[in-house]
Amino acid sequence: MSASNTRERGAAIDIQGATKRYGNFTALDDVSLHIEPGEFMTLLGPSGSGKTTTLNVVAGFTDLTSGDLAVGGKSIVALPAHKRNIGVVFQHYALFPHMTVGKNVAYPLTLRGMDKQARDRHVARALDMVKMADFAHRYPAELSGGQQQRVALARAIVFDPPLLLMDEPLGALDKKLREWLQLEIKRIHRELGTTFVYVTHDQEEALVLSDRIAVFNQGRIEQVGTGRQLYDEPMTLFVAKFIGESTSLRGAAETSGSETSLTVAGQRIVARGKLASGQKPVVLLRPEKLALASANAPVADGQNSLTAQVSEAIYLGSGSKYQVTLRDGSVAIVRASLEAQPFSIGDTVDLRWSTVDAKLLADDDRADMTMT
Ligand SMILES: Nc1ncnc2c1ncn2[C@@H]1O[C@H](COP(=O)(O)OP(=O)(O)OP(=O)(O)O)[C@@H](O)[C@H]1O
Repeated sequence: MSASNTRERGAAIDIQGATKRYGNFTALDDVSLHIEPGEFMTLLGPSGSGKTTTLNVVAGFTDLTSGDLAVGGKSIVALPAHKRNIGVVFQHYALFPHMTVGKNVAYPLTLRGMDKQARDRHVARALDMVKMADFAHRYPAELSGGQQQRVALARAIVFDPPLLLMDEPLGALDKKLREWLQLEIKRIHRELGTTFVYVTHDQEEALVLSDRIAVFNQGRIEQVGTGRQLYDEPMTLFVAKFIGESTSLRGAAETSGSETSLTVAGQRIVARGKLASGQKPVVLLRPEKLALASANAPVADGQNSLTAQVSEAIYLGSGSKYQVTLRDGSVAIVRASLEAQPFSIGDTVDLRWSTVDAKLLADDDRADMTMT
């Protein structure tokens, strides 16, 4: 765990065509994912989308129906969990209640037959890493939830695994503690250089922690990318709605050349690009790309404008957030900077944006699942 040889400590992971069936139900459907050595990869998705199944497959707790899994370039599908040398942390701490913190953390080393002197050194280092060195003689019941989770983390890293798997490790903790521990986990990842695979359904947590995020939906990976890529360049409406806030506009569509125009509430808007035939278009807009203008103010070239009424106005200190309702009853979310002209509930306004800032996507019923 010395700071000197960090990055090379992490193992690359290759999941190839992983499928897991329970009877006729397919929990994982041909999932492939490459994770770089030392990368922080988050598996993000709604409940039941296959994140935990993927993690359990890597850990060796669940067998694949078909597909392959390699860690550090070697297939490990045939290896039982206890021979995989992978650290695992779950949402529920699973510390041994009858052992002190020190004994809990030493346990994986005892299993590996390490002598007492080396064991003590490793335990001290792991407890130091999670800032729990002063608690070695306490029992789990004498610790808070956050402290227990830090001990669980120490126990998972004490044997220097090349890969650490975490399944919603902060899920049972309150928001403040969760946010603080997210930063701690980030620091520990940086200091260890181990490959981390982290499961969460919380998109903010995924953005804070990850080098890259794999977005799961119904047993498949919908898109893999950095938080910025998923936010700016979502490939599907599901991904667009799962990461960050957005407004979706729908209407009768017409394509001409490289542009698609939509009639929304009787007014025409334009988006770049076109979709395959048979796909219904949605125009997706992020709140910071939208602006409000006084009704009927002149519209610049390359701008779109829709009449709307302010239905909510929230002052956020750093700016304002508006909800506006269009004539067809649909709703848009706008984030305005401090300098922007303030509007009040009930004002009739124009909702404005640049054509280049709109994203044209195929409509997708499954995207509604993100709201549950
Ligand atoms: N042993 C099992 N037998 C039958 N179905 C299972 C089994 N384990 C998981 N499943 C199903 O597989 C699907 C994927 O489950 P998984 O636990 O991977 O989802 P998840 O994305 O981790 O969700 P959550 O955030 O709720 O844990 C779910 O529909 C689940 O009910």
